[in-house]
Amino acid sequence: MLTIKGVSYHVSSNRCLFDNVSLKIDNEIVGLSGNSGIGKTTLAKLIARIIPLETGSIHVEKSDAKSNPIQLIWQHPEQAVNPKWRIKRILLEAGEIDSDLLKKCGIKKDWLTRFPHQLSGGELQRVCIARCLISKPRVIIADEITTMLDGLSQVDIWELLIIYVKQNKVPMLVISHDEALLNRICDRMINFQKIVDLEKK
Ligand SMILES: Nc1ncnc2c1ncn2[C@@H]1O[C@H](COP(=O)(O)OP(=O)(O)OP(=O)(O)O)[C@@H](O)[C@H]1O
Repeated sequence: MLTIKGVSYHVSSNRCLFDNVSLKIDNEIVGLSGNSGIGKTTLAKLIARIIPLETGSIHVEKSDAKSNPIQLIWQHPEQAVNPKWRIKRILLEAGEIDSDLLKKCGIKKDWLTRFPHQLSGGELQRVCIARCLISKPRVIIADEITTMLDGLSQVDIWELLIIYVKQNKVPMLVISHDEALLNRICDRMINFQKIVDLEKK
């Protein structure tokens, strides 16, 4: 379970993006929707500790200290990898490479010796998704992760992530503007707009 309590974020001294947000995500797939600019990605980065918490707390149940319990996969894979590392090293940093998993992610063997700039955006995103699963996360946050993949690849990737989270009882937060996708894969939806508006009242 992921528990978020009383989290706020200011983008400047006089602009509060959101205030006192609290959420509980059980072992379920939760969709997070809301207008562009409302703060969904910022919340994702706070949860993944990419930006430091100002207030409140974020707790993951059953996490051990060996790996980062919270993995954020986001919409810009080229910003999520070291451009000077070959794909094999990028994957090895997360854990042991499982060739069956790579196959399921649609990763070809010859990509392993390439640098990130030698893959397309969609190919690199598959690498980021494989890296996330290799690290055996206790929470997954997926922020617009399949927008750069074709329809068939999207189905494969979501199937893989859903199998992982259901088998391992891992909460997954899915951020997307694609309502059809959210309705198809999520157990429950959270409208971030409503939460932000409620706290501002
Ligand atoms: N460090 C920062 N300094 C100034 N403004 C920031 C900073 N980080 C985020 N913002 C602003 O905060 C707002 C929320 O950004 P965020 O990316 O979280 O929105 P979002 O809901 O994910 O939007 P989208 O759906 O378009 O991806 C935006 O207006 C953005 O410009």
